[in-house]
This record gives sequence, structure tokens and C-alpha cells, in this order.
Amino acid sequence: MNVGVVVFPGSNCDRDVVWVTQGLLNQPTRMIWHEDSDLSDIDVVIVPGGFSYGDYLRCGAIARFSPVMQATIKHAEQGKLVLGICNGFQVLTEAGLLPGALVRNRDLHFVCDRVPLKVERTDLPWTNYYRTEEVITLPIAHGEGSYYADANTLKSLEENGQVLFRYCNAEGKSDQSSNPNGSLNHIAGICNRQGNVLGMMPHPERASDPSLGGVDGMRLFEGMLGAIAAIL
Ligand SMILES: NC(=O)CC[C@H](N)C(=O)O
Repeated sequence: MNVGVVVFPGSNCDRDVVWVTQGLLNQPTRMIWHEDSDLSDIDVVIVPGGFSYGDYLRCGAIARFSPVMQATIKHAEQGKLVLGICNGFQVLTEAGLLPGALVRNRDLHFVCDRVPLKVERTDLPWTNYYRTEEVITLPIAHGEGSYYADANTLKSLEENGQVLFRYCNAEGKSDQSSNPNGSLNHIAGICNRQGNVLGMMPHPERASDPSLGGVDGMRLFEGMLGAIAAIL
């Protein structure tokens, strides 16, 4: 699996992703500077977390205009895999690859925590190493992670099974007390209609190396790897 990890000025989780895909999973991984636009050798594009271009104006609003994002849109249109984590999720919504928007957290604070999530669907590359309705724990760290979409978009996301991860409590229930940022429908991660583009606010790359205190994120990368191996 050839992995491309996008690097914007201000990205700060790019090396964490490289550590997982190259360091732990031994997959060839290339960092892609935001001015590059040749992704022809890449199977999976990962847009990592951080503060792209300082996240001025709005998180991801400037990054979407970069040459690498124009190339990433083409990559996605070919049905290839694209993963956006945290700031990457924000960039993917700004770029129009995913519906809705990430707005300021409900309490207007940056939230840094480890939270339970329910895996809603397991028939896609991203989640097929998890059990349906499995409750996993992943770190979150964001100031603008509250998922918002208009009522029609929200309805179609739910009807089409595009919500892959939902904030919940330890028992898997999504109630008032288990929504760290005020996301509508407790949404933590969604895919596009085709399922090849995933955006999520939690950080699977920070929960893949056992020395960091949790490995619930690793199966997402392993699922990706399994899907690419099946195609190649
Ligand atoms: N960890 C991140 O990627 C943070 C994303 C973004 N800068 C925010 O604060 O919401």
C-alpha cells in the first residue's frame, strides 16, 4: 500500500501518521508537500491533523485551495481512498469531498480528551476490522470539531449509512453527557456516498502504538491495508 501523507504549513500530526503506516505497518509512505500535485503513485491519501496555514479564516478554508487538494479531489473521483483526520476532516468538508461543516465546539473551548465512540458500520475498508456497534476509545484534540449539516443533509447521511463513528458513553449510548463538542447526531466521522472518502475528528494515529496507551485506532489502518491488498 503506497501511502501519501499531505503536509501543509501548520500540519502537526503528519509524522504521527507516517509512524503508523511506515514505522508500525511497514508500508511505503511519502510525505506530500501542499504544492505538489502528482499523486499517481499513491493508493491512499491521508490529510492529517494540525493547523493548516494557521487555520486562519476558518479551519481548512485556505488549505482547500492548495494544489495537493485539487489532486486529492481527482484521486477521490477515481474511487481511490482518502482519509482526513481532524484538521484533515475539516479540509475535506471545505474541499467539498464530504458534506457539512465543522464549527466551533459547543463550549467554545479546545477539547483534548480520550472519548468512547461507536463504530456504526463495518462493511467498508475503514472499519471492516471492527465489530458493528463496537465501542472504541480514541483521542480527540480540536477547537472546531462540532459537526453541522442542514436537516436534509443529515437525514441523507443517516439513511445512506454514511455515519461511521458516533460519540457515545462507555455503554455505547449517545446521550447528552457523551457529546464532547456538540456535534449534531453525535457525529464523529462520516464517509461520502461511495465510501472511499472518510473524515473523522478523533485521532486513530494517536491510538495505534501500544506505548501511547491504546491501540483502538490501529484496525482502521489495517482495514485500509487489507482493502488495498485485495485490489492490487
Ligand atoms: N488536532 C487538530 O487537527 C486540530 C484541528 C483544528 N485546528 C481545530 O482546532 O479544530
